[in-house]
Amino acid sequence: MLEDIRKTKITLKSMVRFPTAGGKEHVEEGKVAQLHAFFRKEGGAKELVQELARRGLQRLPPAYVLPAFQQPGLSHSLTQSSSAVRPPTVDVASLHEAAGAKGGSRSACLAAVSRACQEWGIMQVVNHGVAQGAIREMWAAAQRFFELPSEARLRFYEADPRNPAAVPHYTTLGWRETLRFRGLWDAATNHQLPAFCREPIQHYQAEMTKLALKINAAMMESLGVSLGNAQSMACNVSKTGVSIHLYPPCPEPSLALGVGDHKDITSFTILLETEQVGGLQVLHNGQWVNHMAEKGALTILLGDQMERLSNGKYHSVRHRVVTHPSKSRTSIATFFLPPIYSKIQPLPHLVDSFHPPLYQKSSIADTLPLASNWFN
Ligand SMILES: O=C(O)CCC(=O)C(=O)O
Ligand SMILES: [Fe+2]
Repeated sequence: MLEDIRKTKITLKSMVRFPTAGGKEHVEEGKVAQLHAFFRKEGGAKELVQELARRGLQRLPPAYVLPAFQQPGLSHSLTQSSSAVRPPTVDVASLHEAAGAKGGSRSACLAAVSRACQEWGIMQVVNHGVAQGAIREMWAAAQRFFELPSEARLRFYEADPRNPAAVPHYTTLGWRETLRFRGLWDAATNHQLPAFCREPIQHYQAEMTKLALKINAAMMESLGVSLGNAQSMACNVSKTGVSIHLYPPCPEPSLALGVGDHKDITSFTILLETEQVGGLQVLHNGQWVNHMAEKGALTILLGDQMERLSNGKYHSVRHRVVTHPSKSRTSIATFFLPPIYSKIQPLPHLVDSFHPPLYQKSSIADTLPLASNWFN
């Protein structure tokens, strides 16, 4: 009997991973064909999203119009006053102290991290210790890239601009352009980027990795893993990739999304974004809540692997990006994952007769082959 209950829970959990229309994935082959054609126009695409936005269109091109059940609607427009409910901010200064340093501020920080991971699955972190120079260089490179002529940008885009790593079942185009870099910096992978982006991204990724190791250790410790073991769980963040998104102004924001509703398959994602524009929304207690990063803050989004390890105590947050009618937004998402063939299961001390395992032992490659191809 208990076995049956456990099995049912596992099935339900794995079935609700992604939103679907009436339990059925929404696939419109016509739109996929449309977007492929769009990217394969002779002589290169003349109509990337940025160019469409510059043309001052009144109506959204059909390839970007979401099915009605996925449209954000007017109430989610960024021009509306935003809700008083906001994702939490956590000061992580104490995480930079020497490992094992005892002190009230570290335990207060771990408690705040734990609360944010349980209640929200998102937090913004301040005093994160990331070198400002690395952030400035990265912004400058991103801006220079998006200012290139469309034919030059297109050389670095993939044929299918939907992000299989993030939104495997979406077929409508997101109102965005994305430059992606898979894996860790090395000579074999740097051709994925224009030359002027290579050093900035290398520095930025190194800084993000230092922070990710500290955040990961804090999350593990807050889940009751002893400090030595928490550090040895660095494999949670051993794989990485970066997406640099540009969301230009959108003629009909209520009909489109920059990125559709999804959860990241990561352990967690660290996001840097244009200040004071907003766009990222998270599902919290059944409501879409706007997130607006404070000046100098970074945002941490919890992903599926942390949810699995914590046996559902921490949750992978559903999120999406809405667009703005007149402002452009850039975001830089750095994804951290375990090796894609590593089998992840709930931490043993979080499983007992009162807390049966809610997740099977499985790897990213087992659960989302499409996404794992991208990161491999
Ligand atoms: O741009 C953002 O704020 C979020 C992007 C995102 O969710 C992703 O790349 O997975
Ligand atoms: Fe995401």
